[in-house]
Amino acid sequence: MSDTVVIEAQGLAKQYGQHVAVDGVDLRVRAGEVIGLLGPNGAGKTTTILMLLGLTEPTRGSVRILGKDPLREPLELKCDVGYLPDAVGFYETMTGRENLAYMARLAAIPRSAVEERINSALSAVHLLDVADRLTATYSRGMRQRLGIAELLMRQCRIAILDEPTSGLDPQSTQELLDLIQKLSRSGMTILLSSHMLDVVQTICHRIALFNNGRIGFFGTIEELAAEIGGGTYVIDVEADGVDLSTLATAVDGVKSVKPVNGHWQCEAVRDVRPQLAQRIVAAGGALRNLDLRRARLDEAYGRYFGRITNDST
Ligand SMILES: Nc1ncnc2c1ncn2[C@@H]1O[C@H](COP(=O)(O)OP(=O)(O)OP(=O)(O)O)[C@@H](O)[C@H]1O
Repeated sequence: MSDTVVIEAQGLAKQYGQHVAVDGVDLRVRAGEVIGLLGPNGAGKTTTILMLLGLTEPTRGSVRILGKDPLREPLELKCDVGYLPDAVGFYETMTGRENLAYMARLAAIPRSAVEERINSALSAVHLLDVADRLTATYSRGMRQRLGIAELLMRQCRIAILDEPTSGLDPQSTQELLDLIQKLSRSGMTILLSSHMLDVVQTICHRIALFNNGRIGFFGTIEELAAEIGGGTYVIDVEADGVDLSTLATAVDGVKSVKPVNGHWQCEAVRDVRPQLAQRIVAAGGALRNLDLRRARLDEAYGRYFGRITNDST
């Protein structure tokens, strides 16, 4: 990942009549980052994406993609930025390969390079075998992969993906996630809007939490966990003969302890397993298990939006 900022939005806002859809979004994304755009329905994610793509005009604020204004310099950005909507549209009466060839013409890819680029993109998304079938016969997962093939063929530097895994079965989801990670490793910057928190946790470096048209939080999942008062580390403890609710809170670094499904769940700012084990044994308890894991996005997300709801009531 480099320090070069490739996506920059400042004070971005969009109003539809009296309705404020986006209300002052600031965003700075570095080259090679995978950013998850999250938030409840209607929070403003898609409208923000449309403004970043230059497909809708902001009411206020500015956007720079690779240093250019997408609304005023769309042709300069056409090759560099790819968009994968949740339902990718293809010409059903054309094969996968013909669809890509058509898009290659639109993207003005040099004729001499087209065949090699199409084959290499189809191979990367594992569609070479079915490339000569009509896309009308493709499953949803295959269509999404063909959409990724288009981004690869065009050699986009930035990809914006809107709910790419919605409606996919677990295996197709995994295949698509592997592909997205491959794109990221190849240096592509990716913005991904999704309600699937496990997907976002798996592949995103940072997350932007949208709420009421604004980004309320932008950072890593660990930073989110810390901001909402929890710990970056979660330690699941199984121990008999001790009350961990008092014992564990005395350990330096522990932020909270609660009973969950027959065991104790401790949140801490660092790995405090040795200190916890020591205390349990010293108190005469029988330690059966200590499991360390990173903070989970679904937990942090639930708590973040729970707090917002509580604050507003
Ligand atoms: N063309 C439009 N005309 C009027 N209102 C709109 C238009 N597009 C979006 N909105 C409104 O703007 C708000 C933000 O919508 P947006 O689609 O950006 O949210 P979102 O976060 O992408 O939601 P979802 O998770 O459901 O996709 C919503 O209240 C929506 O109804």
